[in-house]
Amino acid sequence: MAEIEPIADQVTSYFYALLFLRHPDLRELFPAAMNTQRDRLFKALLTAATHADDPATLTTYLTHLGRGHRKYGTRPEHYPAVGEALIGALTRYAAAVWGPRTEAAWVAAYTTISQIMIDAATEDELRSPAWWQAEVVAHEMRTPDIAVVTVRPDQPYPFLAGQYTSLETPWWPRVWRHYSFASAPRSDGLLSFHVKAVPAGWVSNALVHRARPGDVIRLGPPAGSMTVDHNSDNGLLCLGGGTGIAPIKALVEDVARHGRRRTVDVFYGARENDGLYDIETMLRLRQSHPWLSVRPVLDDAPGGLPSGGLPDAIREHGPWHTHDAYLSGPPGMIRRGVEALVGVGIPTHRIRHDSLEELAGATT
Ligand SMILES: NC(=O)C1=CN([C@@H]2O[C@H](COP(=O)(O)OP(=O)(O)OC[C@H]3O[C@@H](n4cnc5c(N)ncnc54)[C@H](O)[C@@H]3O)[C@@H](O)[C@H]2O)C=CC1
Repeated sequence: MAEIEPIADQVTSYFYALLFLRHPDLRELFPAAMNTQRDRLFKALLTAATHADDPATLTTYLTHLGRGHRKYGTRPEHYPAVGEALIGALTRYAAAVWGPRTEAAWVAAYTTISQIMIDAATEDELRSPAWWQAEVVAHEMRTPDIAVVTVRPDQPYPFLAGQYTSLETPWWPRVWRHYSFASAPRSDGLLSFHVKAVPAGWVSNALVHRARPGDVIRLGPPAGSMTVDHNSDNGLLCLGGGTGIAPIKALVEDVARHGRRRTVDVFYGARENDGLYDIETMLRLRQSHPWLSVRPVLDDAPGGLPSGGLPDAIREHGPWHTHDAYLSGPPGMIRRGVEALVGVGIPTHRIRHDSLEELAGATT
């Protein structure tokens, strides 16, 4: 991995060239533009390699990956084709360290990886569809570039508050992006997402500026472990930045529904006022729940004073060392937020957020 990391782009381009040359029929399983896909393959390999000596984490990761591949139409017989192209690319680009032992190790690793993914997909077939179709039933513009999109899945969609899904629009076939659920599971089965149209973001722009009631999108399975541990009495300290407030709102609803009195402190960060597009919902929740506090944090505070953002805001309050922490927002905010939370005494095992690899590219 160290050998190929600096030239990951070339290796993955060569890998896909080999794959499609030898198996042209596989091309149609992938999106027209392959740039994000190339990154994803390498990140998946890197994640698998990083956890090679930690079977429990590796198995959890690959199980999700295997299930998640069902929506792409991946079949067991595709795995050997991918393995051969991978070994072909490594043989060429890791030439300096490549030899019979390295090759045998990679073949063994790939065989294990693919078997875990295939088994997970086979088992998942017994209980879940490969994907869900969902009809847009409401589309509400909150700012010129943020929409709340509500959909009705064609069959029950079980998930937990704080999780996210992958979503494909009819306008960009086979381009899937991640979005967090903006509500806890609802009795009417509807699902909502907060979507911000970002520059060059195909899926986000389509969802914000093109999607209308009646359009049908596809959803993959739910994923993510940013969920509430209902066996604990710890308070919840939640940091939501921009549209990252969506899963935080879901967590608040989840705590409310469980009826156990736990304090929940929400810090809602935004660069400017527009970014607080959901503050009224949060304040309404606060009115009905005395255990909830909501603090908006603007980067530029009124009066022109620049603020230290969410990390500084949590340092100014507290103490937090008996709280569980939840972060949702841009990767930079999560990195700095985790530093601040560790700094105020919350151990890392009580800090939850989605994987930064999954978030990268999440909103495009
Ligand atoms: N489950 C999750 O973690 C979710 C994450 N998101 C992510 O949230 C982001 C939302 O985008 P926008 O609304 O445009 O957010 P934004 O870029 O306007 O920032 C929102 C907040 O994060 C803070 N922030 C941004 N970069 C920071 C950094 N490097 N250090 C410290 N604070 C920082 C800002 O000060 C602001 O308070 C997207 O990247 C999206 O992928 C959105 C929904 C769910």
